Amino acid sequence: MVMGLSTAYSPAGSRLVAPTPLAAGAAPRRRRRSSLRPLLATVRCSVDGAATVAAEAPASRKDCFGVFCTTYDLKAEDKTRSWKKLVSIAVSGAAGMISNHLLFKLASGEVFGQDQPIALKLLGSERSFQALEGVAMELEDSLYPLLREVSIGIDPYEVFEDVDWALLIGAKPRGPGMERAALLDINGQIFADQGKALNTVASPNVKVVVVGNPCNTNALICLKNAPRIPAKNFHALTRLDENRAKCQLALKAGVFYDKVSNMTIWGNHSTTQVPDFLNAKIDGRPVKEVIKDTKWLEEEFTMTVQKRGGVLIQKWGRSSAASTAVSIVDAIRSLVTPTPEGDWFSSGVYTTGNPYGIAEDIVFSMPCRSKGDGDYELASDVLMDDFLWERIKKSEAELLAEKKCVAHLTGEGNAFCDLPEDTMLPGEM
Ligand SMILES: NC(=O)C1=CN([C@@H]2O[C@H](COP(=O)(O)OP(=O)(O)OC[C@H]3O[C@@H](n4cnc5c(N)ncnc54)[C@H](OP(=O)(O)O)[C@@H]3O)[C@@H](O)[C@H]2O)C=CC1
Ligand SMILES: O=C([O-])CC(=O)C(=O)O
Repeated sequence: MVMGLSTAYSPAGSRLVAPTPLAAGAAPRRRRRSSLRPLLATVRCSVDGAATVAAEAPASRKDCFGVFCTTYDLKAEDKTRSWKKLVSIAVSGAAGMISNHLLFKLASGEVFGQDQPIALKLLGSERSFQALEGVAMELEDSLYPLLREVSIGIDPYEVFEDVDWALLIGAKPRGPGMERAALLDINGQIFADQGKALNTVASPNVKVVVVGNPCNTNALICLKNAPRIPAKNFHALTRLDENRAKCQLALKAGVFYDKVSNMTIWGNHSTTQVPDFLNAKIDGRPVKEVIKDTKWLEEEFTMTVQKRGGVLIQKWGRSSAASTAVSIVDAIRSLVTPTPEGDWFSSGVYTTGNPYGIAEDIVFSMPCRSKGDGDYELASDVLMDDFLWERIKKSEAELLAEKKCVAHLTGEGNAFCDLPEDTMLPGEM
């Protein structure tokens, strides 16, 4: 019997890898891509494993790339296996540097688990389309057993269809002499459009991680343009900042960094961000008990974390890509696995209803805990002192000013852009 399956195909030996079965006789998922790569061929394997290649009408299956267009029969033993439902992940800026690390981590199973098949839907632009094909070819050649579908496209309304996760990485980098207000406007437009597309075609409970800078305000724009999706589902990536802070504390205390817990980054992913050494712990003890040098904590530690991205750019000549990809993995894993007892993680999330007194209706990094179901709650057992609160207010003021700059993109009237000072992304100092 031949069943329609979406799967990876390895011609050598006709390896049949963990297919995602369609119910017998069921029609394949709706496919109506026009800007996606045309179908190359369909490969069908019979029960005894002999492959036959048959040309298939391109109109019927366009949203797949190369080998990911193959169709399989089940081997007898696979018929009795049950596989988790496919998780569909859209990645924008998929031909960029961060994605070049991230996509292979997603495909390897290290993010969603070794028993979780995934589909990758890569969003690029006309400018990056060829590079996107190159990325998809490398994914083909990697023979990842859990990677069942890969598609590429330039229209977010097509690429985001039915996705469970949207990792929004693509954004214009701030060029020399460009005002932050201009960057907010150009990138804000991208995230307004992508928010509308998610609102229209994504899974209603899609989780959205905004990485493209300025990520907090981009996330706010995105969620405002996607009223069908719970605002709680939108995250701005501040996990890289958390990881950087943990590394600095471990270094100073002379411990391995897995000993550092409860590390919060408060606020904006910018140089006003607040790495919180009041609540962080080393080996279960308050940081201030272990590192008694308060001046170092208030000055050097704080500044090192705030400006780490910029120092790295000076060394590398480009911004953090591998460590950002790692932090995206950490951020997703923190939502799909239960938070260790007593610990928490940082994410830039929607402030409305927050218990700390931070202004409502912005996206602000705060301490979160998850049961592993993709959702999170804000931690309530946090300490606050004047030093911490004063700095939180500064980052809050920056985000409120950024919000005014993008009012035309959030449906809140005319934009009025008067940033208190021309604050920097971590990579810009
Ligand atoms: N939150 C965080 O912790 C971090 C965030 N970042 C941010 O992540 C984003 C991506 O970084 P990275 O992958 O290194 O960057 P790259 O320059 O390698 O890739 C960025 C991608 O953005 C897309 N893009 C969208 N619009 C434009 C535009 N108008 N002009 C140029 N490119 C555009 C391009 O893809 P295409 O043509 O396909 O659209 C490009 O491939 C940046 O905004 C960066 O500042 C970086 C590090 C940490
Ligand atoms: O400014 C950038 O693109 C880099 C950045 O966000 C960081 O390193 O944290």
